[in-house]
Amino acid sequence: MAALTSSVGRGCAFLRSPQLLRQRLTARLARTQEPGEASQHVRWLLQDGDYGPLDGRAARRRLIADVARLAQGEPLAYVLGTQPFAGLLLKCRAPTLIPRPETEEWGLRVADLARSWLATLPERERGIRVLDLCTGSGCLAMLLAHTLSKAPGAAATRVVAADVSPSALALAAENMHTLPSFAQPSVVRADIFDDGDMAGLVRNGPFDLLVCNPPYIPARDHASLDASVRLFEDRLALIGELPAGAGADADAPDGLIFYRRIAALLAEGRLLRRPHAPRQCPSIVLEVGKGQAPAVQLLVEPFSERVEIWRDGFGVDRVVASWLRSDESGRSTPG
Ligand SMILES: C[S@@+](CC[C@H](N)C(=O)[O-])C[C@H]1O[C@@H](n2cnc3c(N)ncnc32)[C@H](O)[C@@H]1O
Repeated sequence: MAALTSSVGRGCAFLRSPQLLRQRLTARLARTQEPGEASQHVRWLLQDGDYGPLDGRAARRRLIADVARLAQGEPLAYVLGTQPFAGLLLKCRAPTLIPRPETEEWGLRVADLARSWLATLPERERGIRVLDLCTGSGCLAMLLAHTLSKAPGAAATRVVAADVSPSALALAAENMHTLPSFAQPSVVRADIFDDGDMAGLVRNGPFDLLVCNPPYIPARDHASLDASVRLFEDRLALIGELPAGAGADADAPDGLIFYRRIAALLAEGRLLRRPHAPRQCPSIVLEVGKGQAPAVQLLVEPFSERVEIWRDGFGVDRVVASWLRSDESGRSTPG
């Protein structure tokens, strides 16, 4: 960093030549990144970074400091403070999880299915209740709220975004404010493992659609994650096991504890409204880690009319989608 500051700061040549500045920054970054990645990162910084004209010392200093952060492995989204997601520009801040393209892919699919489903409902049933559990930045809740705000029944549709992490909740609330007020999801603190919190979520009635991208990485795999993930993103957002000493998971360190909890909540039957007619949109959409889909499918199957596994763009089984069993009693008892 010191060498870069002095060489970039030194010369008026850099002020006169953005091309030279770009070359020097790219060369600096290429000491820790592949050359192609370094040049792409510098291009994105210059394109999306909020530096203003680079002929001022302050702007250059900030740009150089940002390149140094990237050189230390910090993800671009944290350095820029934003991440595009399904046409929205989300604020991003460490340690809240950066929304991933895989999540964006299935989020768009669900939003589309939900919108088409709403259009088929009789007018009086069009408002639906959507829950995004483990919302993080609020990306999925925002995508659904934004899409459904243009669908039939928008005025009566409610989206709730829940998380336990104070930093995630603060970021999600900031993100929600970028939507028009009528489309803003409510952001609620809820620990999925706390019965009282979960009862609070359904105080206004059960939900019609649950989306959830829970932490699902087994604790033993944390050490082998990419450094940019391991060092900057919240462990609480990644590891699908309770902390050591919290008991429960010692004999099943497979990263599936959130799915087991969701299955237990389904068994209680208060979280989701059972459909009384076939619908195109699933009731439950869960992102899963590599190799976890069959186990998660088994967990939701007892409550489901139908379960589908969706692949992501890399060909990995990424989502378990369940169409809840309809039930005259309205409770989600296993079939
Ligand atoms: C994998 S991140 C998903 C974030 C976001 N939905 C996304 O797709 O980018 C998981 C989220 O679960 C939250 N979380 C962890 N433990 C939780 C708990 N016990 N109850 C509720 N949320 C929890 C974390 O704070 C984190 O924001």
